Amino acid sequence: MASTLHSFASPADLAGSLADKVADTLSAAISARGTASIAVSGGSTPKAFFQVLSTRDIAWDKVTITLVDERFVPADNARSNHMLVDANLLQNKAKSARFVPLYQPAASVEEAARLATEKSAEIGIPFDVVILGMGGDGHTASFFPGGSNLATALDASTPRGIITMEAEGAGEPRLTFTFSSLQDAALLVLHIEGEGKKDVLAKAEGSGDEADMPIRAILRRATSPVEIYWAP
Ligand SMILES: O=C1O[C@H](COP(=O)(O)O)[C@@H](O)[C@H](O)[C@H]1O
Repeated sequence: MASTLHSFASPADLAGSLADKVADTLSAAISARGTASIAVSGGSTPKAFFQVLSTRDIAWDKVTITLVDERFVPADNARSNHMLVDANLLQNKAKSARFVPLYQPAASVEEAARLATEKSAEIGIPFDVVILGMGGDGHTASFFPGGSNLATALDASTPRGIITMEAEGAGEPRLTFTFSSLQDAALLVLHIEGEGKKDVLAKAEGSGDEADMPIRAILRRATSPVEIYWAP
């Protein structure tokens, strides 16, 4: 499916425009079905966007927010994506949204993935909005190059849900939604910032194996168009 690049003069401009687009999409879903869903990424990039989105006028009590991926650490760990969302998105008007975490206090990451899959199955499918990020190594969600479950995660026939991922560049074991869960969102966004990430994107758009740069799976095989939001 095609992708479209939306370039902005600054991260602040990007945050405002992306927040408007997401707010419109969630509000349209609420008008049509009564509820809406959004899966967001962690990392350093989405903080400003989360802060702006949290101020938008949406019927937040009808919105379910979840994460595209998470570290196998509890919410009080500063490295958790949950903490980032708590501090920046589940604030202001968005305080009344429902949050479905991926981390579960289980004895193993595999058991946590099973429990998270069970809990996230209550969220309607497909997601109304998915916001992906991208690492300098071409990973997105927790689809890491060399990841222990990468082939399964990227296989379009792997059922929707959450699986585990371990990889050298990943730090803690990870929990991640599968490719099949993310690729058909009504609004599928890749949010990246900086010249370095633009270069990584250009490389990913070239030829080469998906396993080397897993973002390629999204760019090449997502059934929804990919809206790329970039600022320097
Ligand atoms: O590990 C992760 O990194 C990516 C990219 O993060 P960034 O700091 O380069 O913005 C992120 O999309 C993913 O959700 C996160 O778990």
